Amino acid sequence: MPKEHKEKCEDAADLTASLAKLHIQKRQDYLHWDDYFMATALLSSRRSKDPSTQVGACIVDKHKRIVAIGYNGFPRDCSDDVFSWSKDNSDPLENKNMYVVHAEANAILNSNSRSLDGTRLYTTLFPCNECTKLIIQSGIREIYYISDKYAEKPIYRASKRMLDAVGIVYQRHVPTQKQIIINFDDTLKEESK
Ligand SMILES: Nc1ccn([C@H]2C[C@H](O)[C@@H](COP(=O)(O)O)O2)c(=O)n1
Ligand SMILES: [Zn+2]
Repeated sequence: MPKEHKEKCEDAADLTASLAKLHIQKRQDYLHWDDYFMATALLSSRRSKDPSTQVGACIVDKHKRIVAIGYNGFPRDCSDDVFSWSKDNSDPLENKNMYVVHAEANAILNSNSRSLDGTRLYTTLFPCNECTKLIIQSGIREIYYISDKYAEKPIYRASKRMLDAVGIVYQRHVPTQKQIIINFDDTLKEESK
């Protein structure tokens, strides 16, 4: 190979190597979509005042846009300090299940009458039969959940019977990372960089 041609090849190789160094690759530890949506549901559950079970739900459309979130709580203006969070009181009127709006129902209501046709629900707890009726009627077509701790209860077996009957897909979400730490200080520290 003529000397000048060889030098040009070496220069080209050096240039390619230099350009490669300038090309900044994306970060690899970003939050994947399903973890992102389930983490949003989990974060929402942190708003729940239920001392026993905190549930969060997040509804996502086919363009991966979050259209609504919700958590379990008493209806608007029914004070958490007046209504009881009991679950085994002998007086049924003193039990929370008479009053609590479930997380999935709140998410559907929080969508503010926007069409939920073809959307996906991420919920930290498998939907009960009452929420399943709302899920079906609202047009939600897929469900991701974390816990199904009441699976053997007739209420939850009824949920699965309805979901199977209408072909709504439900599957347990297996997180790709065990935990996500949200530390407000981290963002503050960036400010001082
Ligand atoms: N799919 C569900 C199931 C239950 N909830 C709410 C209702 C209560 O506030 C709580 C369950 O309480 P526990 O019976 O475990 O003491 O979770 C919901 O939002 N969504
Ligand atoms: Zn429910």
